[in-house]
Amino acid sequence: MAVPPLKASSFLQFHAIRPLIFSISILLTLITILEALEVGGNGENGIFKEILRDEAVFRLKELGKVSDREGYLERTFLSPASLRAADLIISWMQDAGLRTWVDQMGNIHGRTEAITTSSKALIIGSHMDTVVDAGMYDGLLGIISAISAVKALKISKKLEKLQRPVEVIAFSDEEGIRFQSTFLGSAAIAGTLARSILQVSDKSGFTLQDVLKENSVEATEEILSKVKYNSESVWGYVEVHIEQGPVLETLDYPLGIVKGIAGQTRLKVMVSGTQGHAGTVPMLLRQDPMVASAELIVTLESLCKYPDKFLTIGEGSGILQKESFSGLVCTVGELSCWPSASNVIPGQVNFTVDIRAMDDKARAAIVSEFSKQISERCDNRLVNCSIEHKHSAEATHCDKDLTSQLKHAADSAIRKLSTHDLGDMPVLMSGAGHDAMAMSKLTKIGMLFVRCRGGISHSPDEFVMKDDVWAAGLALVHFLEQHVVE
Ligand SMILES: NC(=O)NC(NC(N)=O)C(=O)[O-]
Ligand SMILES: [Mn+2]
Ligand SMILES: [Mn+2]
Repeated sequence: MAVPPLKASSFLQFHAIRPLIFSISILLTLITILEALEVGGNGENGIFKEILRDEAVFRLKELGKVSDREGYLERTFLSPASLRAADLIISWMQDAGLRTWVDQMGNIHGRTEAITTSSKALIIGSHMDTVVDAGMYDGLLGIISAISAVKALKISKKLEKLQRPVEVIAFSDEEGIRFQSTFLGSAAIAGTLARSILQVSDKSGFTLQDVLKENSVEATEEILSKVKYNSESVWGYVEVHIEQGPVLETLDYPLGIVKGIAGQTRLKVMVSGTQGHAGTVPMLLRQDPMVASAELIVTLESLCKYPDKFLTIGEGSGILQKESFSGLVCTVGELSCWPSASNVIPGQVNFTVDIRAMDDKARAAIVSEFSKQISERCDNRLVNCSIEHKHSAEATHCDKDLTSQLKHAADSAIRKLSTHDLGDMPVLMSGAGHDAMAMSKLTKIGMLFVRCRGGISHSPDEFVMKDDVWAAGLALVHFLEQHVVE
């Protein structure tokens, strides 16, 4: 449809108010320049409020709306929403002056080179996938803060003075929701993916190879090996992540240093019995997998609450000490049954098990004891039980030197933004897993935690105050500036 030409009257009106329009546009330009100066902050006000806080929060909210589901946030490995989110992340990486590409495992890379090409790269990243009914900060805060920090360096003309390449990576799958085999993206880069991973299938029966093929990646072991980075080309890995716990809020501190990450085991327990009529099979003749599963789940809870009731714990060589079980947590997050009808004794019940501990030997002892309990209790109930080991990651310790550099940067960021002395920065262990666990197989790692309200995570109630988003971004700016040659 042709656009009707301006009518004479409105054209004249336009001319009458033209001086006003001109002065408004001058004023707006001035404001933008002043904001850019404020944002650029080359002087003492190098705090980049508009970029590290306002724009970062805006982008987090934007990504928080990109979901595969109506009404709640879910964005799993290479799903349609993940592809839409990738477009946004790529555009923001390019806005920050980064060269971007997507690798064969769906990881998004944004890289800027150094003044000396031979240097080893500093990688900063986190994951772009989410759990089901997720919060908008888990994973994404680490990606957005990294991009914003690079943008701040670009504005302050320091990006071209880096002594080492800096690469931001948005990993495609950390939560492992789709294939129950977490760290798909970061493990591919670290080169630790199991060969069999391509044949793992999701709930719809699609294998990882099918899903990659659907995204025009002919995934073979040989092609996946191209995703792997050479450890000689990487200086270190840093990840900013929400704490997902209450410690920083309790201590009223915006940031915290991560000392290490708990090891984790994921199992799938399959219980099969005799399917039957709810009204006619006498209780004593039932081989009911639902009740067997209930008993196993309650047993798992007792084992993880009171391990000393099941295991020999205490003094003496070869005996696990009580403190080895610190941070021990066990969760059954998924349960499915067949045929799932109210008047049918199920024939099959499957449930997931997530076991974590700071000490790998303690975790192994719990896994072994639970396997024993499963075998005994299923025999007693005349049901068949089997266990599939889906995932295991060792407890991981952060590199001391990298961590102290990261702490120094975070301390200086907090001093810039806080009106009073907050005291020493808290040092925490992480019960949650992170891509840093996978990346620790490739290079040294450091992690920075950000306070989140109530310690809530894996929930739509997950929340980070915008000034804490700001502090996280500024900490990364100060950390990157440690790698700038003045
Ligand atoms: N930061 C996380 O939420 N990570 C989650 N994902 C893995 N892989 O651990 C988890 O369950 O802890
Ligand atoms: Mn998570
Ligand atoms: Mn996470």
